[in-house]
Amino acid sequence: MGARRHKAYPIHVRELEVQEVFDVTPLMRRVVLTGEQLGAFRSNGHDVAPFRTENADDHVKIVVLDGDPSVAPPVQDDGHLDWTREALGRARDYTPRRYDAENRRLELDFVRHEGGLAAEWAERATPGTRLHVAGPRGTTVLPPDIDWYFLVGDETALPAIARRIEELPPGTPVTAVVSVASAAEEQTIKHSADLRLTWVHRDTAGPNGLMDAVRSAPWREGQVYAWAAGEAGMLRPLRRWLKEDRGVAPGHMDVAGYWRAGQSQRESGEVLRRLHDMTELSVPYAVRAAVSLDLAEHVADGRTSVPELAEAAGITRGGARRLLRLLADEKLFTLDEEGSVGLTPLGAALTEETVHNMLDRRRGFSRLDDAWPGLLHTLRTGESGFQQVKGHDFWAELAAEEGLGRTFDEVLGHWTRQWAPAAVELLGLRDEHVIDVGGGTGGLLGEILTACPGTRGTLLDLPSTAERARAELAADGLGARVGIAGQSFFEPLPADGDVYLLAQVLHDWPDPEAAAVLRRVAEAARGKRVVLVERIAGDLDDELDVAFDLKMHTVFGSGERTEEDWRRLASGAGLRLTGTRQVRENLFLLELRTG
Ligand SMILES: C[S@@+](CC[C@H](N)C(=O)[O-])C[C@H]1O[C@@H](n2cnc3c(N)ncnc32)[C@H](O)[C@@H]1O
Repeated sequence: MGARRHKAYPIHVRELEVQEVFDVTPLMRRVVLTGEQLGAFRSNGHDVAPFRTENADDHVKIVVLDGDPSVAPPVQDDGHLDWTREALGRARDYTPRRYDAENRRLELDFVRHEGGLAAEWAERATPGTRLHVAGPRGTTVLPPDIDWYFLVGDETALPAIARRIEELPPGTPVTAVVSVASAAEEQTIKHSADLRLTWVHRDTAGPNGLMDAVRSAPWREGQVYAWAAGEAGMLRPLRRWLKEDRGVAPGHMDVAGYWRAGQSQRESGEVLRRLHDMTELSVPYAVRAAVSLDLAEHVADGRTSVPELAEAAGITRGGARRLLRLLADEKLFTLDEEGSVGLTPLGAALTEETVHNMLDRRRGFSRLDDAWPGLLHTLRTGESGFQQVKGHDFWAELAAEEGLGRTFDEVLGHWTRQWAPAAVELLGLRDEHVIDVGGGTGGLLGEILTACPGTRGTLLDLPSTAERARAELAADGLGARVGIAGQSFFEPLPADGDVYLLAQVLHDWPDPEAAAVLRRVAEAARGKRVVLVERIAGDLDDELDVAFDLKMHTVFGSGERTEEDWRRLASGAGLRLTGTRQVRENLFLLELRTG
């Protein structure tokens, strides 16, 4: 069984002129275009082939410039066109209703309505009016095994439906259902097919009129080719019906939303562009690559040619050229015609430390991004997407390269030192032994030991981080008052503490692991104070950084917890939440007690 496929053509633009304008029905205006450029010609140094349209649902882009000299029409290049944004904004898709190559007549049908750029042009068009027409940029090649056609659409699909019916060989079975505004919009189609055509008049048919007509239209014998176009919302139930009720395979079905109710073609183009901008990954990856290669630094150091930059960054010239082209489009770099590279003010920011900390592959924080391909896995299972994608957890990733763990600890330490003084004040410590579980490089413990001279501390973290903490605390002159435990918090913890602290630790773990850590803490603490420093998600999550929350969920399978979640988690580990106090915006001390 074959399937429909797309055949691409080189794209050409032609300047044509209106030969004739008339109304086929009260709401359908036909514009007949003609011109030398429907034949072969040369444009901008390139050969342009004669106009051709091979399939009934081909489309051309008409460019409605209306003689506005400030908007340039697309320029012919070798097989493609160079468009300005403005010209693209004035381009609309139309189906060639009929093309007569011998007489150079290209017919386009316009649905008459107010506010449409092309429709209003068609209202004004008179013989002699000029119009740029681009394309078709390709055509659909139908599968070879079609026994009959099922065609559905509204006025916007009617040119393609009518053309298909007219062009089919005599006797070909066709069932068509066409929705039009009223009986006055029915058109006469000259054909020799075996046609069963139902017109649905929207002024009398009611909201389900089209689908009712579709269901009662004759379904013929053999292999169908189903084609439908028109308003996107109207097509949704039809697509489902064709697929699920009639079992039409995708290769024998083409259902195309030509427009959306309440949206102009321009607006719906903008919606799609916005979605594209939202989802296109090239820029985020390219910026990260540039930062990881110190590209902005190399330019700032005076390397301004692509080969020099490629060599300094240790990448290929082809790669450097492509990367810089994209980043120049994003206005981070400049790239002139001679290939000379410069830095914009925005691009200069790529050299900043905070940018490197977040985006540079050589630094630990950037590796959080590696979890994103695992998002679906996390959503389906609640498990770490990072683990699924990389085969190890985030902490193992950091431990595998010295630079990753060190830079992660530095960034976290910097953040922790910002809130630590406020937390220490709230903790109200005097001469206790504080065990900082998952204490990082000691930002909080160092603050405690400095602010409360009677205290002593134990910092517990994975071995490489614990060693960095030892060096940092010693450098601050606190070495004598601190013990270092390089171990996992899933193992038994030192039992001689008066206060067990866990700052920003449990939000990295899903409930089962977080509960396991808390059980270790409860075992060791036996009645002593347990304090968490964590965020508390509100019922209304607008205070929460929702992107960060989803990222943490994907990296660790965890996520921020509400007060109720914390209470439940604690009680599962034999601990009781006795109070919460705010350290700063969305960071809290949570006091827990055993028993
Ligand atoms: C988000 S950091 C918090 C560090 C510190 N408490 C702070 O607030 O700055 C989490 C810490 O947990 C540590 N960690 C991760 N897995 C661990 C494990 N199995 N045992 C002990 N520590 C672990 C990491 O090395 C890291 O230092």
